[in-house]
Amino acid sequence: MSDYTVRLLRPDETFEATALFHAALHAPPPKDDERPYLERMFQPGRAFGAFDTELIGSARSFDAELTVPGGKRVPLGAVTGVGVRADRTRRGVLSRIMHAQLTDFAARGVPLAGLYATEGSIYGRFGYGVATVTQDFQVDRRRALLRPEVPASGEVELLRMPDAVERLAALYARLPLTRPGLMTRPPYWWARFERHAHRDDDRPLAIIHNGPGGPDGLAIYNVRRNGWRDPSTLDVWDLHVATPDAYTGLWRYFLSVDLVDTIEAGDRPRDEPLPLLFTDMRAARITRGGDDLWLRLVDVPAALAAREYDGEPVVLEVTDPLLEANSGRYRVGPGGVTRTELPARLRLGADALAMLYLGTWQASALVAAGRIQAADEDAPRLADRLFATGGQAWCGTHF
Ligand SMILES: CC(=O)SCCNC(=O)CCNC(=O)[C@H](O)C(C)(C)COP(=O)(O)OP(=O)(O)OC[C@H]1O[C@@H](n2cnc3c(N)ncnc32)[C@H](O)[C@@H]1OP(=O)(O)O
Repeated sequence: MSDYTVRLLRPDETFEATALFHAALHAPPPKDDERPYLERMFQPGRAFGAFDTELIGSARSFDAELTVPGGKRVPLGAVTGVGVRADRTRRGVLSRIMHAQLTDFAARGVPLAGLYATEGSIYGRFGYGVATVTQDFQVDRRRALLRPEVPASGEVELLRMPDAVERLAALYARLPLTRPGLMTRPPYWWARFERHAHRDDDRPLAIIHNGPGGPDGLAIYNVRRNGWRDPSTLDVWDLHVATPDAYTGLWRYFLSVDLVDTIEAGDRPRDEPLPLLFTDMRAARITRGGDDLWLRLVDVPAALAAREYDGEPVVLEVTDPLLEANSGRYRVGPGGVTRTELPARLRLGADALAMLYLGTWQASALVAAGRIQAADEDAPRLADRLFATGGQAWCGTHF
């Protein structure tokens, strides 16, 4: 099937595009009273649709910024709402939309694109790779006793929804966001959250931690409980802090909420110290690990130059058939990033480069798995050092 066109969506097509996306995810259709939220969720000029007689596929994005190793914030096209109508899949519709979207990012000088993937097998072919990873915790509330030395300072304040959104957004915008992988949350992101908060079935609650210097942490959660005798679960959806005291303060609060048996905190950073807070570390179980943010280097030289490096320079040869201007050899080192004709020590595609970029995966692991080709024995070790960050990258902003 080649008889379809791909173009930018008009503002009056956002509801139809959302309905298509929901149908692709097997989710109930959007409700009519959600239109005002949808209008605020769609950034104008950032949604693509494929049409034959009607809309058959779409993807959108919004403009954000991502922290890269060294602390710079780099423009990020945050891709979401990807769906193709069930009777039009596997005919190249998504491929055409992805091509249009990536070409548009490149033309507008956006160095990075990112997304959260429903399935792990979709986006590698478009040059995206898993750039951050997470873990889920399950806490047995009654067994989780805080150790006596766990700091206790500040106060937790329960906000009223949905009026809380403005305060949450202002607080999030003031967080330092120094960890690689963290991203800004523009109004398009908060509009999506407001829409969730508006739904009767979800009922998220929001809290902030007020420390000695003012608000320094936020969390969003809800409590799931069926019958009045049934066990209930407090689900932590979102938790971002500026200080360790805000972190322990928010956990002190979760542990104090009555009528809760289990606390689940999903998609947390791999280095989160939660079990260390408890007299019995087994009170917090890690139940799952998984991929978090998928990244795509849209402008390879600009993205590589934006982050910091340590150790000796290495020449990488990147192959990128989708954005051919990226293909070539780069000398990457603490002194900068330059195109070069020197022989390559590592050869890789855009997806593997994205996996290296925030330091989540080691070059030597990617070489061992056959995802990067090394010209000599020393190259993987040198690249391990070059891309290492000394910490765990994490995004934690689902979109
Ligand atoms: C960022 C987000 O929004 S994540 C949400 C993603 N959306 C969903 O998961 C909703 C349900 N799925 C869908 O709507 C569609 O199946 C999509 C969007 C994932 C794929 O759309 P399609 O138009 O079928 O993709 P397209 O035909 O361009 O496929 C391109 C290639 O990817 C492969 N592919 C596409 N989807 C998948 C998949 N889910 N699993 C494995 N391979 C896939 C195709 O087989 C094809 O391979 P080929 O080039 O070797 O032939």
